[in-house]
Amino acid sequence: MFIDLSEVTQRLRRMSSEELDVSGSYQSFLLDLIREGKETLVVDQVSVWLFDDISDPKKLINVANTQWDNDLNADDYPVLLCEQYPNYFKAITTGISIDAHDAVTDPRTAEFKNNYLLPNHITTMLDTTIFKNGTPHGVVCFEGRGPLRQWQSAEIAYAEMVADCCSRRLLVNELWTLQQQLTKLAFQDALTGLKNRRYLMDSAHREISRHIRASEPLSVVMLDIDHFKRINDSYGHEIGDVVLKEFAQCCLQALRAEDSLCRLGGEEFIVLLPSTSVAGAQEVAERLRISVEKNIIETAHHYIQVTVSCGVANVALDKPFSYSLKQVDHAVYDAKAQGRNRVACSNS
Ligand SMILES: Nc1nc2c(ncn2[C@@H]2O[C@H](COP(=O)(O)OP(=O)(O)OP(=O)(O)O)[C@@H](O)[C@H]2O)c(=O)[nH]1
Repeated sequence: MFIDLSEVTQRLRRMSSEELDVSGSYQSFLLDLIREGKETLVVDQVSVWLFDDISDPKKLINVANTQWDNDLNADDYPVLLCEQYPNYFKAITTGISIDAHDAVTDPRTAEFKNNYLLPNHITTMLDTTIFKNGTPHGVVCFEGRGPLRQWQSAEIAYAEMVADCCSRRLLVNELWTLQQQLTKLAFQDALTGLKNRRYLMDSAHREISRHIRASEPLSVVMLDIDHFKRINDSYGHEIGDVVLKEFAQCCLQALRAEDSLCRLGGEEFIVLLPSTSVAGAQEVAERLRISVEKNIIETAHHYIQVTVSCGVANVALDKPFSYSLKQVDHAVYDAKAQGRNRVACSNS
């Protein structure tokens, strides 16, 4: 059989040079790629398999298959154990393509004879290695039924290019995941897992314009744990950290999902309350204050109770958010001055 591959090879090379759209799933990208591979090489089935652990592979996981009607859940991916097919695994890890024109007798694929090839009438296979950082990471399997097939060098080159496209997509996917994680970390407070100050300033900006458009009030509550220094001084900094984490959880439980709680720094926290008047925000702050007071924090050797002073302010929609932050900070100052464990409202 002779297939002119120059055009498809061109298309694959162009495709491989394009910006990858990572918004779709990795599996759907692979499926598109191998469906095209199946048509191009006129085979009956194409599948992609990845090693579980590139540095110490124990099994191959089938992550995409042209036989599947729908995306499979990762938990349902079929697997091949390396120890059951030692010759095949050895062949893959050399990185050299397996052009098994007669898969039943080829020493690299004969291990599959009884439990896979014969029952599924697979006669011929072409397997090309997927690399990651120069190390074999998986394999793309082209399988045919019917007459045996002598694989042409252009067909092998094409199949290798499909595997290289998988490699590239894998790499881009990892970079993208890493980037997502970094973005998440940049906006997250490492200790409590809450959003941080950077996130607050960013989201306040967006919330202000949204509330201007909707002509709705936006309020802010600042929470400052009372005498927190004493906690550190009495029990140590580590217990202080536990108290901060427990405090954050306690507040989260007392808030609606749309109210975002952020850690401003130290023992200071902020809640932005969308579509909420100052009176509403005062109620929320009072609820938070009571929840914190009632929450007994259990540590290895101590039961710790803390209280919190809260300031409440209406966010001035015509001013930068830093202005409202100052207002609410003054309100907290008032609450502290009046004896702590209370809510004070900004008078502007
Ligand atoms: N454990 C721990 N302590 C922190 C962290 N960030 C800030 N602190 C401590 O929080 C304490 C804040 O103390 P102050 O600003 O004096 O306030 P306070 O003791 O809470 O007193 P009032 O606010 O006046 O009620 C300081 O001792 C800081 O070292 C943190 O991430 N972990």
